[in-house]
Amino acid sequence: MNDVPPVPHRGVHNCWDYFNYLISASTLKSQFFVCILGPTLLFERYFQGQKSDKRFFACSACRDRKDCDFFQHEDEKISDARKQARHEFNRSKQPEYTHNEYYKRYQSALREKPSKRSYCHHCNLLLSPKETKSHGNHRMTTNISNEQLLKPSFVMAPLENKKTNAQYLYNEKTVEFLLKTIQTLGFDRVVCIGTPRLHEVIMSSEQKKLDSLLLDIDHRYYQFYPPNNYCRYNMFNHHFFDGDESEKYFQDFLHRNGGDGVVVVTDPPFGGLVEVLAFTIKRIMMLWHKDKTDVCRFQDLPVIWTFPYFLEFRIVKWLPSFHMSDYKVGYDNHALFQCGKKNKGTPVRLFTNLSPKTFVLPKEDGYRFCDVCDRYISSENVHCEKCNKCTSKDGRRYHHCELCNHCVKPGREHCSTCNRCELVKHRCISDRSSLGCHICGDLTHKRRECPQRTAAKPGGKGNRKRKHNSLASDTAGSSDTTVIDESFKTSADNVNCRKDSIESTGVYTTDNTPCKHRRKPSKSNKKKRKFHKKS
Ligand SMILES: C[S@@+](CC[C@H](N)C(=O)[O-])C[C@H]1O[C@@H](n2cnc3c(N)ncnc32)[C@H](O)[C@@H]1O
Ligand SMILES: [Zn+2]
Ligand SMILES: [Zn+2]
Ligand SMILES: [Zn+2]
Ligand SMILES: [Zn+2]
Ligand SMILES: [Zn+2]
Repeated sequence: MNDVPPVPHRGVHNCWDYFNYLISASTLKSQFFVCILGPTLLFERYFQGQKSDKRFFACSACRDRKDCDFFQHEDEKISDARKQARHEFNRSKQPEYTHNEYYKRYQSALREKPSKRSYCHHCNLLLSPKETKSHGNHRMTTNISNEQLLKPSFVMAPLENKKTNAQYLYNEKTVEFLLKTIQTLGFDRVVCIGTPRLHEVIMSSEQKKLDSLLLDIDHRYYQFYPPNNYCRYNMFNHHFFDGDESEKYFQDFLHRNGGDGVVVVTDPPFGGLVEVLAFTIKRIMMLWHKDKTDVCRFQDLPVIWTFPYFLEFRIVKWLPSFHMSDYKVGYDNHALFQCGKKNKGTPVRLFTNLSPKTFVLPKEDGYRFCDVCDRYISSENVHCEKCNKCTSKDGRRYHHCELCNHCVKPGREHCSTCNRCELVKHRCISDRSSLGCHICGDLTHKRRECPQRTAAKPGGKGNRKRKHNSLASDTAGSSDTTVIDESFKTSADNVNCRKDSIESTGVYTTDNTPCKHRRKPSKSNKKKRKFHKKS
């Protein structure tokens, strides 16, 4: 890990619009900033576009303080006793057994008849016949077939904690599509980051055409795969829970055959910060580039990243060699992420640096090739002569508006008051005074960003008053702008991303695509807003 450039200092805008982050190299260096999920990240709150005075460390992966409540101001002095207590606490929260001990359970289960095999959902354990009795009241799956043992995602209940772990599993069609693409493009192995279902299909295939290494935070997989096929891993901080030994399996896998033939397929939780995930992907790309073979020198590590279409702007901003494919990713256990329903269908797409021309989408599902765009597109997508591209993003047919001079979503019509296309039933800008600032009436900002508001300045009384648990509950001080540190761009250059496409801006405003991750206001915030309305 030493030769990987440190995580740069950078502020990133977060899509929940309530706080901003800054990631620090020091987080990876000091064991005292480690929580149960590895090194923490250094966060920074922004207020009216300016940094506030206090930066703090918090968990890289948990967005709910119930799951991990690590909190420490950057400059806080920690006593030795507290450091020790924290260390012990972190240890106590790790899985009960070692990877080898867990994996022995699988080997024993294989030797038993299916009728003697069971899995306890309460303890998350494969059980031997002797152990079963002591789990009497626990929810169990019994009579586990060989096929189920090979496909653990059909035995274990998916983790559905939306804030931390949301385990949405690809449906069969999507897995088949990914496999076909991987094989057609001639890859011989896959690094599956957070894609256990793809991994299990590869691992259980009789033809053994592909090899796979799963990197996932869910420790339950210890039982089903040996250390050379599964590493417990946190992709928000590139942390291998089982240290160097485990990381070596990953490195060997990545560099096998001089780096030739490997592809990364990832499907991180959608609540994850794009910037942090993009940084991890760049990091892995850089590791791969260290192989000085021709394969690694003249191209990038191929990656397929599953994420919602409305985050395209931010993904492509950080990974400019990536494009969004029209392929609609389907899931088994998410009602909204199904294809072909009456609603808009799944919003989840694949982002990849594989050439759009070679990323062939299945004809039988209506996808076709657009000669002008030089890529495969969905059946609803039509080429707009005026925009000179296939413009649909959300899987519906867009239409061109002459006045806006670009294509717009269906159901929108041009409104001369708003001077842009809007839903037919919308509130025109002139009726929207309540949407602007309650203090000065300006529509371009909210009360909290009003220059005339003096009560809470960065580092001022209003800010200091906030308790530290405001990490997850305070929207009042956040702004929409973010400073991107130069060092991130430097690391981007290192991974061979085209220099011309790397953003030169130091400050950016977020995309205006609707954010699906906005939190419900907490009770205290609701109260605050009521109070503001009255005043
Ligand atoms: C949205 S699911 C994707 C599952 C995938 N569609 C499949 O069917 O194989 C997210 C996956 O990432 C894993 N995960 C969640 N947080 C993670 C983290 N911080 N680092 C690595 N993996 C994580 C979850 O355990 C889960 O397997
Ligand atoms: Zn049990
Ligand atoms: Zn086109
Ligand atoms: Zn158009
Ligand atoms: Zn218009
Ligand atoms: Zn209007």
